[in-house]
Amino acid sequence: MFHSPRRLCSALLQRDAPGLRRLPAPGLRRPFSPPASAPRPASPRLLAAVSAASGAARSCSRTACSMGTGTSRLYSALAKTLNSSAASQHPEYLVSPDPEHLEPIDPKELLEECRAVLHTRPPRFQRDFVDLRTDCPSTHPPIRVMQWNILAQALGEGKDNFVQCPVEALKWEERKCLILEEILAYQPDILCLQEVDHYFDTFQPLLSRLGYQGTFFPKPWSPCLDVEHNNGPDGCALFFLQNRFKLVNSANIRLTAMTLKTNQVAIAQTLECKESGRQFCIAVTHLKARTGWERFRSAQGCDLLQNLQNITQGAKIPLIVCGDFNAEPTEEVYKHFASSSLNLNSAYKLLSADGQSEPPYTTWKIRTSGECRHTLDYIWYSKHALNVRSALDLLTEEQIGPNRLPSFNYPSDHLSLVCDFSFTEEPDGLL
Ligand SMILES: NC(=O)C1=CN([C@@H]2O[C@H](COP(=O)(O)OP(=O)(O)OC[C@H]3O[C@@H](n4cnc5c(N)ncnc54)[C@H](OP(=O)(O)O)[C@@H]3O)[C@@H](O)[C@H]2O)C=CC1
Ligand SMILES: [Mg+2]
Repeated sequence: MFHSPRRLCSALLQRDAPGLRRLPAPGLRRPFSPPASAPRPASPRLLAAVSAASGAARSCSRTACSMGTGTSRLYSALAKTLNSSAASQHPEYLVSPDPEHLEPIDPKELLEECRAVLHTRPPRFQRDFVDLRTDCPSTHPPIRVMQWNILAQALGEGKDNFVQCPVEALKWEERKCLILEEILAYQPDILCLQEVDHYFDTFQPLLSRLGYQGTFFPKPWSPCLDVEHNNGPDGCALFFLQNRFKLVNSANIRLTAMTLKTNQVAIAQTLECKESGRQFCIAVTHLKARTGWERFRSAQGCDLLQNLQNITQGAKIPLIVCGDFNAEPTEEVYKHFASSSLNLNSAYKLLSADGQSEPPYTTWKIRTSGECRHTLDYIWYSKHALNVRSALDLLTEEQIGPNRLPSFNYPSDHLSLVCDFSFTEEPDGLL
């Protein structure tokens, strides 16, 4: 239901490296994208609904606000999430969504709604998919995976010290719509997120109505909890489209380092593709941040690899691991993943001319300590069992701008990474 339009992608622009082709961003995005220099379109009807919603939802009970049409139900859903930070007496991160949240939403309508909220913001950045494997025909649609550290709201406002980012750019009511817009633009089949501190009040209810099944594993001692008016702990979240995959098993993993339990977590799930019947494991993690913690990260990486060895039955099940590893490619933890007996490759290396270099950055921000430009985020995959058919190019330095990230245009200090995978033709080939 949610993945057909992008199949229309066709090669457009030649890329610098021979054999790589730049693809337009997928289906929904193009019709709704303004030209690069144009302001965001405003929709008076939707704008009126959303601005009314912010006030109305504060005084209405869920039942009293319930409305009949698809659009008004959608308005109602967004209004509830817009109001989430006002519900401080009721920590919504502990409350299960009510059944009303399970009514399907048309992704186009939600995208329009988000764009209406964002009408005063500058236009979205254009990013293109780069075609990597045109010589690999596949009978089944690819599996699109998004890796993204979305920036916890409490950390962005209370801890991160993004000195060049205006506080207005971090307003949750709008930043939330930028995050949703990014997800709706690329329509991933699987979403691997870090720094999620609005799971139960925002992402779980909305994404479940878009057809996703979600799992959240908070950090045991989330630094968000130190921030006044926080929305609960941050953690990793994993979502997959229920019409494409069946959940075979799921593990929430608290990572250890030198046998000690740590504050970092991972989620690993084995999924079965409904089209092909093939199984694979998808994992998401967020390793310990900061310099001085390299050995700690390395130990966490070893623990994760050991867990994944067990879950994939010694690499019999193909694997995709997404994460903010908080480690440059020069670090030990990166080397452990690159040389593991799980036979993993890092997908974004394929964007480089020689296929051997990671991108120059996946996060770029300015803190009090100065400019922080690093490659920390990765999508690892079983190189003998999976092909990367295309990958979403990163933002250019010019697009990111002199004040870096986050910004009025982009909601996180980390860029989203998006890849399309297909299985290699021989299911029993060497993993
Ligand atoms: N109450 C208690 O007993 C305990 C409390 N804590 C709390 O948790 C915190 C540490 O938790 P831990 O999980 O180890 O955190 P990390 O060191 O892994 O970092 C937490 C977050 O801070 C961000 N970050 C990275 N560098 C900086 C920076 N220079 N300035 C500001 N933020 C940065 C990271 O973002 P990114 O990944 O994007 O770089 C990350 O999301 C403590 O400071 C404390 O607040 C922890 C343990 C026990
Ligand atoms: Mg962060």
